Amino acid sequence: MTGHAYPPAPWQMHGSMWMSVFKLREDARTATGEPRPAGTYAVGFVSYVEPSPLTYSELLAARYLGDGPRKGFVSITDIWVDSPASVAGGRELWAIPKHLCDFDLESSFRGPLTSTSWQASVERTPIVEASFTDVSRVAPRVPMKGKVWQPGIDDHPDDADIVMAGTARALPCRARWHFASGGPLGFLSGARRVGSFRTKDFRLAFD
Ligand SMILES: CC(=O)CC(=O)O
Repeated sequence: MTGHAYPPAPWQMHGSMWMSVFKLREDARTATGEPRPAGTYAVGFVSYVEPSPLTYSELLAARYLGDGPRKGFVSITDIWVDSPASVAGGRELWAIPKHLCDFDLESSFRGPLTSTSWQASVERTPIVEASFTDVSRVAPRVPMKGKVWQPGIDDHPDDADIVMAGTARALPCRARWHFASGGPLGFLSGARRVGSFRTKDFRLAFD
């Protein structure tokens, strides 16, 4: 157990997400030797803001589970947040293997354009930096849904299913990523980016 209090499920979350989809052609390993199979990975930064029951920043990588028995699901392979309560709730409610890290976020605005840069680091060692340009402020609000499957972990030994459902304003965006070589997401350095989008003002229930 992690010892930090957190809200009960479902979490009614509000915020913004900057995400790119990458194709990893060959099986890889993280810097600590954990396997990361070839496939399609969504990698993104999320800012959860008021009136979410917890507010924090997040970096995650999630692998699409393909056309097998878990068609339509993704599984989060790597995830960091800057909230101990979110680490505890993510791990104990849904087997999401969250760790802590530090974030820097800067945004600027020109007309309909938003430019955003993110950095994430653990104990001052960079994990990744990324920058985005988007016009999602003018996007219409549309339904958004996602399904996540997580294998059990020490804090939640059973496998877990999570459904995210709500609405958001989302449009494709321009993105640039730099994964620190030798860092925990260094295995994505050679992956091919196939698309990016910014999701603004989402309202999502996680259950
Ligand atoms: C339900 C959650 O744990 C949301 C997130 O931080 O990914």
